Amino acid sequence: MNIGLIGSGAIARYLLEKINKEKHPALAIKCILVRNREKYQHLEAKYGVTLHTDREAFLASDIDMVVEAANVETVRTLLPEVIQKKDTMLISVGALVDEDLLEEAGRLAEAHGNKLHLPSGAIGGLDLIQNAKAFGNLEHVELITRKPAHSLTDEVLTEEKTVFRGKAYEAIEKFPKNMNVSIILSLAGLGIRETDVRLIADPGIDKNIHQIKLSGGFGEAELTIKNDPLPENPKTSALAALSIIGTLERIEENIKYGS
Ligand SMILES: NC(=O)C1=CN([C@@H]2O[C@H](COP(=O)(O)OP(=O)(O)OC[C@H]3O[C@@H](n4cnc5c(N)ncnc54)[C@H](OP(=O)(O)O)[C@@H]3O)[C@@H](O)[C@H]2O)C=CC1
Ligand SMILES: O=C([O-])CC(=O)C(=O)O
Repeated sequence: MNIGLIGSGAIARYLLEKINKEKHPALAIKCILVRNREKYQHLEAKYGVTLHTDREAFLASDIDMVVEAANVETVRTLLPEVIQKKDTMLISVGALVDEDLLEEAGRLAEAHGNKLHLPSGAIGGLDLIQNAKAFGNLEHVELITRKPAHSLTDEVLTEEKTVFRGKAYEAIEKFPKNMNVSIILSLAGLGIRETDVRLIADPGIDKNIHQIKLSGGFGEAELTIKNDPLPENPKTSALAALSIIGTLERIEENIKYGS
C-alpha cells in the first residue's frame, strides 16, 4: 500500500522509521505534504520520499491512502477535499468533534467510494465499547488521563492537579494536542456530550496514562494504558503511531479479530 503523509513531526518520523527505513513488507510512504519545504528537505534523501507543498499534486500522486499526522486544524481544513480523492486515515480525530464535519466526511466518502479510517490512537478497548453499546447496553463512559505535568502546564507543580473536568467536546476544545483520545472514545461510545473526562497534570510520572471506565447493562469494565511518550514530542504516546501501523496492516486482512 502506497501512503501519502500529512505531517512531519513525532508520529510521522516514527512511521518513516518503521515503514520506510526498516522496510515494511506491505506498506511504503511515498510522499509528504509539507508547509515548509526547507525545514523538511532532509527527509527526501533519508527516507526516499517526495515532498509536496501543493495539495493537488500530492493528492494526484500514486498513493492508495492519505495518513494525517498533523493537527486538528489541518483536519478541519483538508478533510473534505482529501476524502473525495483518497481513502483517508486520521490521527487528529479531535477535529471530528465538529458534527457537521463528521457528517460531511461520511457523505463524501460514500459518494466517492472512499473510506475514512479512525485508529484507536493512544487508547484501546474500542471493540469492547462498541459491543457493549449494542441494544443500549452502555450507560456510562469515563476517561481519566494523567500526563507528566510539564507536558500540560508551565506551572511548577509539586502534587497532581486536575487541569480539566467536563465532557469530551469541551476537553478537545481546551486541549487539542492532548485530548484526541476523548473524541475517538466518544465516537465509538456514547457521544461527545455524554463522555466524562478528567485530565490531570502529574509531576510524579513520565508516562501518558489513560484510564477508561465503562458500565451499563453488559456489566462493568476498566482499562488502564500506561503509554511511553515519543521522545520528539512527549505529549504524544508511541501507541498512537503504532495504532496507525496496526490499522494499516489490518485493512487488507481476510480474517478480522475483535472487529
Ligand atoms: N488520536 C490519538 O490518540 C493521538 C493523536 N495525536 C495527534 O496527532 C497529531 C500529530 O502528533 P505529533 O506527531 O506528536 O505532532 P508534532 O507537533 O510532532 O508534529 C506535527 C506536524 O504536523 C505538521 N503540520 C501542521 N500543520 C500542517 C499542515 N497544514 N500541512 C502539513 N503539515 C502540517 C507540522 O509541521 P510544521 O513544522 O510546518 O508545523 C509538524 O511536522 C497531533 O494533532 C496530536 O494531537 C497525538 C497523540 C495521540
Ligand atoms: O498521546 C496521547 O497519550 C494522547 C494524546 O496526546 C491525544 O489524545 O491527543
